[in-house]
Amino acid sequence: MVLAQLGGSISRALAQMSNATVIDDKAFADCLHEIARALLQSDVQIRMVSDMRANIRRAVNLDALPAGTNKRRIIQQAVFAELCNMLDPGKPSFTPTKGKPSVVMFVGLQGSGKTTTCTKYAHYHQLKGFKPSLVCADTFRAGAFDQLKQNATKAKIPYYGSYMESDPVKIAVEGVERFRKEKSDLIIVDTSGRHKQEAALFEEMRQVAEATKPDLVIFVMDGSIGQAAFDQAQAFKQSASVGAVIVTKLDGHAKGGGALSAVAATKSPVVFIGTGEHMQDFEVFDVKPFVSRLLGMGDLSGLVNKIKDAMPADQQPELMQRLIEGTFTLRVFYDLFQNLLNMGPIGQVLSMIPGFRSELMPKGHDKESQAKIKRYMTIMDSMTNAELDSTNPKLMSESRIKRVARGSGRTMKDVTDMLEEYKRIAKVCSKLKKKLPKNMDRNVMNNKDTLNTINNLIPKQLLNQIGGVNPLQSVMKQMGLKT
Ligand SMILES: Nc1nc2c(ncn2[C@@H]2O[C@H](COP(=O)(O)OP(=O)(O)OP(=O)(O)O)[C@@H](O)[C@H]2O)c(=O)[nH]1
Repeated sequence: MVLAQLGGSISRALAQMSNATVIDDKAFADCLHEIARALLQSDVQIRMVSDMRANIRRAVNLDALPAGTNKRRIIQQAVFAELCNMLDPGKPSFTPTKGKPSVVMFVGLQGSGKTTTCTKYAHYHQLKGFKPSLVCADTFRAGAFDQLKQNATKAKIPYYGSYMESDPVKIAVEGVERFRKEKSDLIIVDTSGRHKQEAALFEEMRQVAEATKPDLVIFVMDGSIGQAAFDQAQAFKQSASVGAVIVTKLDGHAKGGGALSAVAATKSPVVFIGTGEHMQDFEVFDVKPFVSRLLGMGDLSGLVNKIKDAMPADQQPELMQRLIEGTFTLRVFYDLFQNLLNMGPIGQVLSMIPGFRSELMPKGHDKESQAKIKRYMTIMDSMTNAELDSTNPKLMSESRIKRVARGSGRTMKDVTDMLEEYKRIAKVCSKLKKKLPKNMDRNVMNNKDTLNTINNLIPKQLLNQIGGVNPLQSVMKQMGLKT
């Protein structure tokens, strides 16, 4: 996935700077130059990139920093904050509430992925306990109803449409009425597209909206159009009172960064992104966790939710505790993989782990990612208990690596790669551990002040990196601790 490449390039620029003996103005400028290049390659607008560069320069005054300050951390934070700034339109959109009927209307150009996205959106909410339904008011494209019917049947979602009726307004009204009666709490109306923005399309959208009074109009946009996203999003926003945007096809082209930043520049909240043709290739778009994952900083809150959804409840507390407390041995690494294999799209889950570089497990390459995990696990199967439980990073000497490689039928490089990946994640987890109270156990944490204590102990930047105090709160709840 190209966005992962963007994240990888930015992370590499930051890492290269950290490797410099002294972080001086030159190292800082080189790093900014590399970051700007990566953003431009992802088709982010030149002006936005230069603004971002200037803002980071302003935020970081190397000369004014007291001796001993972690300059790398400060620079990384400024980059993080600016990327968030660039992608955050600053206002949330309407979100449907379970049990309360809402109508959500989808609009967009032909081929943008509107029909596919309607079903993904319905399916996503179905998993969250909603009773969604789909209405096909696209009478423009022959075959649109069949496509929706097929998708809806696959996802077991009730649908409404007609092969005979040519008036989209009539179908939309009938469908919405029917599903209101059936107590659907999320009625999704798919409308016609056109090849380009044209008056007839906007007029039809206006009429369907007037007749069905949607609580939210979602504009679906093909992410491969890069910077042109700005004009398109702006035009739809003005003509159809668009309340939210879903950017699709962010899985295989060069312009993902451009499309996302351009949409954000129209001050329209992006609510989800489409990352493939399948139902599960759909992600909530939340700026901070997204940027965290982009930069390989992880998304603990997302991970906690994934684990909650996928793992038997009695196993959650133990794994979460081991993760958050940072006793991150190779055995924990192994157990984590074993659990991850049960959790659906691997790349998506892995990118939520702090320290995991998303480019190692690119989106849309789940088979490869799975194979890689299995390879790592086979390698670890050839290790001794002492090696798996060791906390000594130097234990894996060349002769041990050679033995493990022979035992697992892999090359020494495969073993070293696995160990490198393990070390990177262990390092991030141990950073988290250092910031938590030493005597943090269930009893100590079992009081209301603990969250405040943690909040005060963890530096603001680090807290931002892990998505604020909420993920910690979730982790504590997962562990069965009151907060
Ligand atoms: N790779 C990729 N393909 C997608 C994504 N979303 C949709 N598609 C594909 O894009 C094509 C067009 O999607 P549709 O859902 O038919 O588009 P539409 O906007 O409803 O088209 P009209 O009904 O003609 O307006 C289909 O082949 C989808 O499988 C995505 O996130 N990634």
